[in-house]
Amino acid sequence: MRDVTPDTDPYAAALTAADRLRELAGVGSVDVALVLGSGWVPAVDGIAERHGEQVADLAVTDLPGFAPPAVAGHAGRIRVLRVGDKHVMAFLGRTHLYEGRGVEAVVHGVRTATAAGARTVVLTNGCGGLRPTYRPGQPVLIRDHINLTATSPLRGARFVDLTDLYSSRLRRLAQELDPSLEEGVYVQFPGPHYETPAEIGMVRAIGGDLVGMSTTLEAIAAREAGAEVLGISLVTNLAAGMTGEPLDHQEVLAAGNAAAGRMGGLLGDLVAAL
Ligand SMILES: O=P(O)(O)O[C@@H]1C[C@H](O)[C@@H](CO)O1
Ligand SMILES: Nc1nc2[nH]cnc2c(=O)[nH]1
Repeated sequence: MRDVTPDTDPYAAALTAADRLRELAGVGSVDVALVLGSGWVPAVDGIAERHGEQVADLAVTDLPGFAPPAVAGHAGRIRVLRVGDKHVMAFLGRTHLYEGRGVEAVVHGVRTATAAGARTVVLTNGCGGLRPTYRPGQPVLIRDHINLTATSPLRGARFVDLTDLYSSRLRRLAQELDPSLEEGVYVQFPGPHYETPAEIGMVRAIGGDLVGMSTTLEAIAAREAGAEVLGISLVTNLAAGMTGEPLDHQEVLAAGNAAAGRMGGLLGDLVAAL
């Protein structure tokens, strides 16, 4: 039988990975998927400490179709946590489009989690901020996105509606938990290079508030699977050209580490309230 991989049959590959997850984690299903992006991985400990218990801790490569981590700060692990009456499948890192493994590989995690039962998908990322009032370490709820990758995880006549893609219900819930949370429009570039100041001027002109290299394709795949999506960006730096300083991935990770305690509390409160 032809080997089932995200490239050859992404939906079958997700079902196969979901079966393996249930077997290795010893759970019948998961309820929530949580993707932890650059700078967010240290926050995962805060969730278990405050609100739950760890059920399993796997390498992503223990599941079929997943690639090992390729970016600093992305641990390449999956933790299954029990928070209240829910099982949370937390991805400690992700695969990025710029890693060159194809768009199917980018969304394999979200497809696996929804195939394993997740009806809520929380996507986090580290990003550049365009508003001068933004501070590194500030979380911003994603209200909507602009996908500048020129691609989609969907193939064929899958005309999926994307209105209210970032659930207004979940955004209201998050803002009830933390009224200081602002909302913004997230713009995904292909990467891996950062933007030029001129490109940031373009993003401003088209209504973007946040720039990153992930999240939008995962959100589309989650919506196709019928999940409710919440996106939270951590502003790790002001966008290119705004401070005159060069951009650096280590700065991104440092901002995430500094915010890990607060972000763990926010995510824990959020998951407990779902
Ligand atoms: O996984 P995310 O989108 O959080 O990672 C961001 C975007 C790039 O991968 C990296 C650049 O510093 O951080
Ligand atoms: N595209 C992009 N991704 C980021 N991730 C963290 N900071 C940035 C940024 O300034 N631009």
